[in-house]
Amino acid sequence: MTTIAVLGSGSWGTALGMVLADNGHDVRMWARRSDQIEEINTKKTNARYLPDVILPENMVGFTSLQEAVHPVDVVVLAVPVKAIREETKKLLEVAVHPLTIIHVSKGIEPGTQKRVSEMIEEEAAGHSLLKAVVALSGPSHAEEVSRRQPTTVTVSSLQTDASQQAQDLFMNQNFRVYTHTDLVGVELGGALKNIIALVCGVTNGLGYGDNTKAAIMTRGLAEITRMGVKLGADPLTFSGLSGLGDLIVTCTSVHSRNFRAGKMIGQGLSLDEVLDQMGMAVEGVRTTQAAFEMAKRFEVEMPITNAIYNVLFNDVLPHDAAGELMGRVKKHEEEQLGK
Ligand SMILES: NC(=O)C1=CN([C@@H]2O[C@H](COP(=O)(O)OP(=O)(O)OC[C@H]3O[C@@H](n4cnc5c(N)ncnc54)[C@H](O)[C@@H]3O)[C@@H](O)[C@H]2O)C=CC1
Ligand SMILES: O=C(CO)COP(=O)(O)O
Repeated sequence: MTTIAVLGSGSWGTALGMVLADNGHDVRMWARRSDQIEEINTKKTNARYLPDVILPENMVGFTSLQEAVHPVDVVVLAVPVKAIREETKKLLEVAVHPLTIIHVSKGIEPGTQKRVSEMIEEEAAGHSLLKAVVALSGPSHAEEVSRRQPTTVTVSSLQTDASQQAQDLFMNQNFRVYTHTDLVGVELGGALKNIIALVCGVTNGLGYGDNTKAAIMTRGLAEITRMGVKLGADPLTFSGLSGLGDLIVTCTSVHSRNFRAGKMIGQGLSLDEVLDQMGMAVEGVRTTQAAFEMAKRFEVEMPITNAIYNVLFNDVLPHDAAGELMGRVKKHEEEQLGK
């Protein structure tokens, strides 16, 4: 039995806390909002994020980050990507033991184009209390994990023993965990598929059907792979759980925030209206900005990413963006990996 702190008590932090608690670990949940912590402790619910779910007794909430983290050497970091740097900094200020941070966030930072593990490493530079960073990714909506439905994920780290530790902590009958050595590929797959899910949502909102969705998913995977290979990832990683697996679930599930946000955009709502209505992390929006920058910087062709970038940030109408994509110059399909 291990004591583990989970920072961020939104949908994903709560569902993963439940997996750890089911495995007999003592789980210390932390959130910024004290009313949420009170609800976790008194009612054993987190109704805003996971309605109808009862939390295990060994999941306890803390309003003080210091208190939550004091006894632990493993932390699950489950906040939106925009909060990663700030929370890593705060965490390392109060840490007592050398920490393994298991991050579960999917995105890339605009401006720096850093992956989440790179952001954590940067914030911890010169700090002796960061032992290892692990990324946990894969096709896994919190709503289904919290109902203990069979789910598979991948963990990856530059330190193999840390990914094995994460595998051991999370693995159970309903939650199967694989290890993977390609940290770059695992993080990029999880981040970039959110862009493609947004686009699938947009096509749905426009009234297009399954042909269009299959086209976007397949050609989306091609551009994800192209960028991944440019950045040193193994192309095969993108056929695995954190690549194709997560792409499928995010582009086809009713639970996907990115898909739902995209659908509203396709129906004509503005980005601000959509983000207001969602009230939850829609990581694909900032990651579209980051990927657009990366495509320019590394001279990688990412036409679907460019199209959604123009819809989100340059007022191009979704219907017109679709027309531009379809009207591009003729190609060989084998060109997909830049051959
Ligand atoms: N919900 C899901 O099924 C899955 C989510 N993820 C990833 O997990 C990450 C978190 O997503 P969700 O839990 O879904 O989001 P959410 O919107 O359900 O919850 C986010 C939580 O982070 C907190 N938060 C926001 N800004 C913060 C800050 N500056 N400092 C501290 N806490 C802050 C919020 O109060 C909330 O408790 C995202 O990167 C997402 O892509 C990954 C796999 C599955
Ligand atoms: O990454 C996810 C499922 O694996 C969650 O996707 P959404 O953020 O689109 O809900």
